[in-house]
Amino acid sequence: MALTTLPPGGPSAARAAIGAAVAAKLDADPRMQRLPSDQIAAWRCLDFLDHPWCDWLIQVIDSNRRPSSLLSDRGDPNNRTSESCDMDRFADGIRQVDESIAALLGIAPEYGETMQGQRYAPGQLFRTHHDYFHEGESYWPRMRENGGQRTFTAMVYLNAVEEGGATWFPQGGLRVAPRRGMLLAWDNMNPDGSPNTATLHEGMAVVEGTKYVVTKWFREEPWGRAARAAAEAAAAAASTGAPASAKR
Ligand SMILES: O=C(O)CCC(=O)C(=O)O
Ligand SMILES: [Fe+2]
Repeated sequence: MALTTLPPGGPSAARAAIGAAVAAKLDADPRMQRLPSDQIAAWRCLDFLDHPWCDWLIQVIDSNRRPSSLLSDRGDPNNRTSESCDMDRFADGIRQVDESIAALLGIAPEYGETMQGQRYAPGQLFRTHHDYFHEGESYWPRMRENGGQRTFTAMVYLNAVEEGGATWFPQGGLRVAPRRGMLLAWDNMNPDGSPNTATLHEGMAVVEGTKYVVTKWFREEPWGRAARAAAEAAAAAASTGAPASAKR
């Protein structure tokens, strides 16, 4: 059977519970607006990040950018022509933004991957893809061991783009144009916790201007160095009786 015909993954009670909890939190938050789609649970927050923070993050991206990468076994480098910047979540400034996104969604920060900055010059794009992991691909065992499946995606647009650069969900019927400081979040899973194929999306080509965004992907379990640090702090606190937060 061809790889493309395999389902991307099955249902999961844990992912379903995350989806329901985050949806309830975002629906109750007056800063959030749910976007009109029958296929995708997606929200926006028009003024999430103040403009000085946007400018500062643009500078961070500009001084640390490298060509963007793809995970897929079938990846074509032309599918993602932007540049990316991994952000150190423990660095001053980055940590505040990172944690404020996690707090908005109500997900513990250690479930989030390192925030990534993206820069698109004219002509650059990120062709249609899913943010969730296809559980039939060779990278999946590595991902499953470290945080598991991606649940929510949150993006913040750091500037307005003269022309182009929208985030487009062809099956979800959504097209979101960049707007400075706006956050977009969506659940990559269905209500039963299986990957939602209708979350297929594209970072459309920039026509004029330069597009800057930060993206944060949340996992179904704690991820990476943050997860290890939290586990070590908890273990150390348990051995001394001190509160975990005082150990760092
Ligand atoms: O830049 C965009 O509009 C989309 C980015 C995206 O899909 C991603 O980084 O996963
Ligand atoms: Fe994406």
